[in-house]
Amino acid sequence: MTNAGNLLCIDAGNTFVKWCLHACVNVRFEQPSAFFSHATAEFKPFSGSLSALQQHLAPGLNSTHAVKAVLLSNVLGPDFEQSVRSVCEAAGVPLHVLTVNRHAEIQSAYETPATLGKDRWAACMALMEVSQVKVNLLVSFGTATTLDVVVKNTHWQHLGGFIVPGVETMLRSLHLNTAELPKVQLDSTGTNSWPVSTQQAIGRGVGRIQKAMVDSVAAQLQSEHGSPPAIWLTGGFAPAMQVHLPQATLLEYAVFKGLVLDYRLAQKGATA
Ligand SMILES: Nc1ncnc2c1ncn2[C@@H]1O[C@H](COP(=O)(O)OP(=O)(O)O)[C@@H](O)[C@H]1O
Ligand SMILES: CC(C)(COP(=O)(O)O)[C@@H](O)C(=O)NCCC(=O)O
Repeated sequence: MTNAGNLLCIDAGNTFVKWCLHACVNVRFEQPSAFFSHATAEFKPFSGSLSALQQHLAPGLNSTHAVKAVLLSNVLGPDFEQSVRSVCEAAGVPLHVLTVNRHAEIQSAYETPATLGKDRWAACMALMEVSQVKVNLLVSFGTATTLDVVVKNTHWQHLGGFIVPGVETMLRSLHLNTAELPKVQLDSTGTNSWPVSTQQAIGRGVGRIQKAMVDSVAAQLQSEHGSPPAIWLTGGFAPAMQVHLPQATLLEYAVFKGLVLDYRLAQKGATA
């Protein structure tokens, strides 16, 4: 089996479908060699997403990019996965779908592992590759904000995690469910002064509640383990939220990193 060729990695999230090329199959993912993003709304309804995928994705699968495999993290359901599969079949490129608990190196305690969000799992795998510490809190600021606890004992374990409304979801919900509240942007100034306008009240309030959730889980981990966890941030709002969480580290492209690691481990297992 040749190792030449690109991996086309897809992170299908609820607000954006992101994809990129990773040039070296046997090398860990650092930065994408090409990155694309389209609003998820463009692919709706997912049962009819084939033509949109053909339009946006199929050009990346043409022979000039020498794509060896397509790697998929999908939280948009089976119809979307089926459309991706059809595009791959038409291009003659194998599809590798992320599977939770595929590798002994990291296992999730989720009662039904298949129901854990694939993007959450991919990010946990990415964390396993970079973290040097035992207790980790991985926060993804996407459409939802997810907070996952990942610890290292004899092997890596995902102990579980929380799902709460994401930054934009909170901001939009306040606007849509009230008569007079405007649609506001997240306030990323990190100021401690009291909000004295509606814009400030919402923009700072949402940042503060998101930070409070992270602080609350981190405090529980500190009391259980005796030292603070390493906090890792990913997702579209991670750079903006880092202002509120200066002790945290950005884990960029976490889903892509996890996808490539999952694929590499699967290939290693297949050839062992
Ligand atoms: N550069 C950015 N700065 C601030 N917010 C961003 C940025 N990029 C994306 N976002 C916001 O992050 C959210 C999408 O993040 P993403 O992780 O792609 O979510 P999902 O995986 O749920 O589609 C959107 O609400 C978007 O407005
Ligand atoms: C929690 C999520 C909606 C987050 O998705 P995102 O905000 O990244 O689009 C997604 O990971 C998901 O659909 N999870 C399945 C349920 C679970 O993880 O338990």
